Amino acid sequence: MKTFDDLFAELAHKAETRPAGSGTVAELDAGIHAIGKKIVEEAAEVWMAAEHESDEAAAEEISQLLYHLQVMMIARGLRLEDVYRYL
Ligand SMILES: N=c1c2ncn([C@@H]3O[C@H](COP(=O)(O)OP(=O)(O)OP(=O)(O)O)[C@@H](O)[C@H]3O)c2ncn1[C@@H]1O[C@H](COP(=O)(O)O)[C@@H](O)[C@H]1O
Repeated sequence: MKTFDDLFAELAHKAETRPAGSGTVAELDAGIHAIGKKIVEEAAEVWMAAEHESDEAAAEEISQLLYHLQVMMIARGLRLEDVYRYL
């Protein structure tokens, strides 16, 4: 099963190698403003799923929010350690 750190390594590699068809590359190219909008959208979906939907639906929405947060980290050039130091 993929972990948070595994996904970050995968996304960082995609950002570096820019494979064709990567949604991550497309999202990075869209820029900070567009990524921020995705984060807000996914955060709302997490809230709604947690309040009104199944555990599975809530978990899926949370995974998508984590994904977009990682894309934002990469867009800003932040590493996992930069965030972990505040946990
Ligand atoms: N974990 C994710 C992931 N979570 C969410 N998303 C994206 O976030 C969107 C959220 O889905 P929604 O249905 O909520 O949103 P939507 O409005 O229908 O989607 P859009 O029309 O906005 O694309 C998805 O369409 C994906 O584009 C993800 N995209 C990729 N990954 C993983 O990231 C890795 C790299 O992916 P690629 O860069 O695409 O190769 C792979 O391991 C993927 O599994």
